[in-house]
Amino acid sequence: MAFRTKNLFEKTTKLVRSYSSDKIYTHMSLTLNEQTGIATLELAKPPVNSMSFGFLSQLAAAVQQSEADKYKGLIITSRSSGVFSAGLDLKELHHPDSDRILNYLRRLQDVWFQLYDCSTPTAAVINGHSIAGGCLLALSCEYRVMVNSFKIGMNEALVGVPVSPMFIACMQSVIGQWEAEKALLVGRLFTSEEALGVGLVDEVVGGKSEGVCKAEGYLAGFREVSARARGLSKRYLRQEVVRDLVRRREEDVKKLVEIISSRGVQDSLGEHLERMKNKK
Ligand SMILES: CCCCCCCC/C=C\CC(=O)SCCNC(=O)CCNC(=O)[C@H](O)C(C)(C)COP(=O)(O)OP(=O)(O)OC[C@H]1O[C@@H](n2cnc3c(N)ncnc32)[C@H](O)[C@@H]1OP(=O)(O)O
Repeated sequence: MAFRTKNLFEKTTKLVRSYSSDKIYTHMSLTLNEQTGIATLELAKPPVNSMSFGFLSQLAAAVQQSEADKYKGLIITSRSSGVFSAGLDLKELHHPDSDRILNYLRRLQDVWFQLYDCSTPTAAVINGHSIAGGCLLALSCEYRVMVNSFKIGMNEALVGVPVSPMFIACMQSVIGQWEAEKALLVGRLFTSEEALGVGLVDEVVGGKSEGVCKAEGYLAGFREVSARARGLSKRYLRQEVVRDLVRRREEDVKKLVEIISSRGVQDSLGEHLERMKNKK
């Protein structure tokens, strides 16, 4: 089989240019299988694929590339065997500079809109823990295959930060209002098997390669379908969620900056970081 690894920033697009101050394509790789037209985006920011400013920029570029180059599908997975993504980089949220946090959250919104609203068929192979922002990333894809014995969910309640509307909308759209409410209000992390039970993931498998095969199977299901019709249908299906969040995006960001910067949330974040340091 012919594989080609793409330099994510081979093609400098407007969006990439506007994000270009970061050293990009160091945190992930995008590999196109030229036979199938399906690309694999492998997250590779050790140790836990935390979503720093630079990480989000690269993610944006990769999604944009998959759209521009009309890939037949995009699989998102992790190079780490234990962590898909630990979510937002807690260091970006703790004692933030006011301009940086504003821009960081805007960038997160941009990436999410791009991925959630992209016409490219998407699937996540969750081959490790997938926490908060990591869960959002997986939920923004169309199909989720999870390797057994890991945890997935949004633990904001345990970290001491509110779950943002974008995260809520995504969780609700996949598992429904009641299951989302039960999970989000306590920051529940589901095992792979529990996640399958509530529909948070579509399949549970024994390992990454099996997961990739399942994801390819899902994406291959669109071979006979008009890409244009499929892309438009996806957009229509998702437009209500997108419209609402686009309408309120600036209001949400400003409110979240205010909340994140508050003394109480900063104290909770500090304690959470301390707990992680002390667990060793
Ligand atoms: C308007 C738009 C929306 C705005 C939303 C705003 C509000 C957002 C709020 C929340 C969203 C988030 O995503 S917050 C992040 C929540 N994530 C977590 O709490 C995960 C914490 N991490 C873990 O539970 C574990 O690390 C793990 C299960 C993912 C992996 O465990 P493992 O044992 O393999 O690894 P370690 O715990 O030893 O960690 C290794 C190393 O990584 C550091 N680390 C872990 N997670 C993060 C993180 N999210 N950000 C930064 N750094 C992280 C950890 O401290 C260790 O560092 P050291 O080796 O230096 O000790």
